[in-house]
Amino acid sequence: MQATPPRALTIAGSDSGGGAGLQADLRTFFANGVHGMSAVTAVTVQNSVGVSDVSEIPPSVVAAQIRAVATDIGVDAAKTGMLATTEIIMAIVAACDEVGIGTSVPLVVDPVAASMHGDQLLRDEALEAYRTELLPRATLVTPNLDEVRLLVGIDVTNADEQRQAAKELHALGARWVLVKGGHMHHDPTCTDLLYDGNDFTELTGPRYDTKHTHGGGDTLAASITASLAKGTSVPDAVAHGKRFIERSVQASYPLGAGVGPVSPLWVLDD
Ligand SMILES: Nc1ncnc2c1ncn2[C@@H]1O[C@H](COP(=O)(O)OP(=O)(O)O)[C@@H](O)[C@H]1O
Ligand SMILES: Cc1ncc(COP(=O)(O)OP(=O)(O)O)c(N)n1
Repeated sequence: MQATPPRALTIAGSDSGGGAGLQADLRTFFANGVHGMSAVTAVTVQNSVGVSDVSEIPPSVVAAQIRAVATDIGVDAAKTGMLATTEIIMAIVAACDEVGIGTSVPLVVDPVAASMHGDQLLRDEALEAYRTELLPRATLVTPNLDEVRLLVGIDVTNADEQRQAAKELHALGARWVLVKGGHMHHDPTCTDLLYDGNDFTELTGPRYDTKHTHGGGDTLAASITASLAKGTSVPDAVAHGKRFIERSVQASYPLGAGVGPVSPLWVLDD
């Protein structure tokens, strides 16, 4: 019999195409040697060209999934992805408070607002619940530049604005902030900026020439969450996540008529 591996929970939506959402999170947990669990928030009808429908899960059922796994199996770290509505966010916050997620258990908040094709995955009014309820409970928040604009109203186009955005997100209560630079398309590098309220750390890597980056944000946040589940510090977990997503972008593949997913399958060759 094997020892029980570290346990990580994703609270996220389902992507029927398998590229992003909880499907990306669970395979990233597995690739990192962590037992993955899921609390499903919404089912998206999604493929490589976009999202054509969304069905939200009742908030009480989302909360019950969190309680069920936390009270029996246990959770060493958790992440959130697509949360869809204010009501679902409030139910998640209540359940997480009950079981210590966001206090004794690290919580990574990936504030998913839209798919890469522009399909809305979060109702507009739910942004306020992110600001007032989720960010104050976040060990780490990992917005892309569109999510930064929605949360703090800053249009990031350069490194100075990326720093200003990190400061404003930290002021909302997140203990650590990672402002991702993947959408700064004019930049030949991809630089993500980590901030803890005192120090900035730039995580810089090459920008690979591929359109197949579906699920990139999920894979980055899930690999960070997996490291936190193993007891790694936030800066080391983020450094691991950056290496992990770089390899996963390099290993991305075409799928369907549109945008293919990043892939953690490279771990099988290592
Ligand atoms: N073409 C690329 N080459 C290398 N890394 C990338 C590329 N595009 C995005 N990344 C990295 O993938 C992660 C997710 O980036 P980003 O695109 O900003 O967020 P999201 O997927 O949430 O929209 C970040 O670590 C970013 O630096
Ligand atoms: C169900 C679901 N959740 C999240 C996303 C967004 O995934 P992400 O990795 O943040 O970004 P893109 O791949 O859309 O750029 C999604 N599409 N579906």
